[in-house]
Amino acid sequence: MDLQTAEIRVKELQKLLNQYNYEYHVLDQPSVPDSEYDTLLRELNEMEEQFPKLKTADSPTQRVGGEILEMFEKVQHQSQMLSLGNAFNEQDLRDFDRRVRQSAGDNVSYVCELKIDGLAVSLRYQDGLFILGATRGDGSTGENITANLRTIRSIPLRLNRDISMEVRGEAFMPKSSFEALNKVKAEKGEEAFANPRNAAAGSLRQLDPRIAASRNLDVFLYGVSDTGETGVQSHSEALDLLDTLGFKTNKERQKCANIEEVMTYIQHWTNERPNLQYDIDGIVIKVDSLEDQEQLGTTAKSPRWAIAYKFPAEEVVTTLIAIDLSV
Ligand SMILES: NC(=O)c1cc2c(=O)c3cc(F)ccc3oc2nc1N
Repeated sequence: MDLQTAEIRVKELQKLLNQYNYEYHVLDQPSVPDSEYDTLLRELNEMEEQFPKLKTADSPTQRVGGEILEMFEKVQHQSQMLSLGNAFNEQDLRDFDRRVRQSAGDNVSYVCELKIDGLAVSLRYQDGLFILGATRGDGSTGENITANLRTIRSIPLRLNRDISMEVRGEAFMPKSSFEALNKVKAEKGEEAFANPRNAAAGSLRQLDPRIAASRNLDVFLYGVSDTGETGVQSHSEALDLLDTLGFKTNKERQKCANIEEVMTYIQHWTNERPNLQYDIDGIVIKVDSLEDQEQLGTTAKSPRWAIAYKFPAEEVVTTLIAIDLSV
């Protein structure tokens, strides 16, 4: 086969496989069986080996890098990755709502999101290509974990538009992957991870991307750090934009016209929490209008336009058994 014919077939395979990957990992609606995906991936691998110049950074064969890093480089965030202030009860939420309405007026509306219990990450795209992934770190400086984030199948290596932007989200380990991983660790006599959040953090901190690739991590994107050139006016529009660009966002989000609807949403998900495929440690409430967000601004470490309602810590019942050793 000559280079030109190969180039056409390779581009067709890359397009197909990226589409199938999107359907499976982002939409959770695969249109072909795994066997078809694997056959096409094998064909693409063989062709890229035969014609190395056709192997591009966004090829589905390039998700798991080969070399083991010495350490993680530091990354300066273009804009601060702030942390959320916490609310622990209804009064805290009503205080938040009052402060917001004092500044943004009474017709402010909110977006509620599940608070995924994982690791905050920032993804930078240049002309549609995923070029840099980083942890939050201290908010200004994070760690470059691009190689590990590339292994997460729901993170697009190339967007369906050549847009340059930075998006924020939460990398996490689904409960099923966590249980499977701890089972393997127990069989190997290794110490188990305490919870999926620690397991996700531990996996993303591996210097060998092949280990991260084996951990079945996932991600939900929840923000665009610079909506400037996108023209969106609200947080909910920003999330819809993320959907259209091929990102995975959490579909349980809901617009709430007032704090009463926020309370109803919180009650619903407090009950539904055990049925989720992933851990959540609360609910995030955000002012929807970006103009109102701008007006409310931020403190040195947290936005004034968002708050995290934290679920009460699950009381762990430990029954102490007294064993009478004197007998
Ligand atoms: N864990 C989460 O599911 C989650 C976390 C954050 C943040 O940490 C966060 C931090 C900010 F400074 C601003 C907005 C945010 O929105 C967020 N939204 C979410 N859904």
